[in-house]
Amino acid sequence: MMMRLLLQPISTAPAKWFSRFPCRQVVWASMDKVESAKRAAAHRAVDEHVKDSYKVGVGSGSTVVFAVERLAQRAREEGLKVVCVPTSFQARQLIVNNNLEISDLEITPELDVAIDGADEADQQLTLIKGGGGCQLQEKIVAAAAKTFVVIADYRKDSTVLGEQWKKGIPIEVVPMAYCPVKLKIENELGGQAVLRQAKAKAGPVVTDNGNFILDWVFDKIHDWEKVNQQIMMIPGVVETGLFVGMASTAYFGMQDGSVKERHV
Ligand SMILES: O=C[C@H](O)[C@H](O)[C@H](O)COP(=O)(O)O
Repeated sequence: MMMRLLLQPISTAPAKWFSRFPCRQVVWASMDKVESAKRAAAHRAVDEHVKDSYKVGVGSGSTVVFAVERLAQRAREEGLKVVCVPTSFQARQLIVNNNLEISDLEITPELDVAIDGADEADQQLTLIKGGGGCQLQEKIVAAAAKTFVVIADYRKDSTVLGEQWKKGIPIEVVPMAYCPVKLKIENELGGQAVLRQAKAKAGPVVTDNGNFILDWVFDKIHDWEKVNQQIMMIPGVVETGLFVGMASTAYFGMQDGSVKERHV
């Protein structure tokens, strides 16, 4: 009964039940706003950046779900034909389940556009990505695209990195190297690099590529391009979730239903 009530949209859930739990009502309404913001940003990005016959890199995460939804809608309604290259197992499933044409970088090494979410974006569109552990393939796919477009809700829009996103910068590492990499990062750059633990499995998160993730919680603002290069030089580091100078446009879905654009 409780589960059924939680799954009902606010408009159809019995008002009597919600009035007994007023804070639940507030949480529900703000979750609804976030989801609408994600959808608005994703739909706008697809409408403005995807044309017929385009080769599209499909990012990962919860916002990208709405981008694929819009691609599928346009395929049904206008006969839009696109070839999609996924950035994760999740993205692959989204593409397949929405009956879109799937490819990979061996067959389709050059993409017209890549559309992806972000955990945080600053004013220069330097990004933190990898909250869902997909940063490696996401960066490869974004680098193969002529244009890299970010879609996010208002919570991801920051002046400087770390303002909103407190979970640190994901760093994908070869499992046997995670201890020396952790020590090097903490000694050279400060902060704390924490091995990401799985939620429904004992032990660490294992990425789609069989690696571990260190979440580096930094303690000051850095020159991100320099820091990214420095971390990439540590043996055992496969990739970071710092995307510097890659995105040219971002769409942020706002609380009032509008979409804010940023171009660099
Ligand atoms: O690893 C995950 C990706 O980098 C996501 O694009 C990022 O975490 C944003 O995800 P979401 O759209 O769920 O906020």
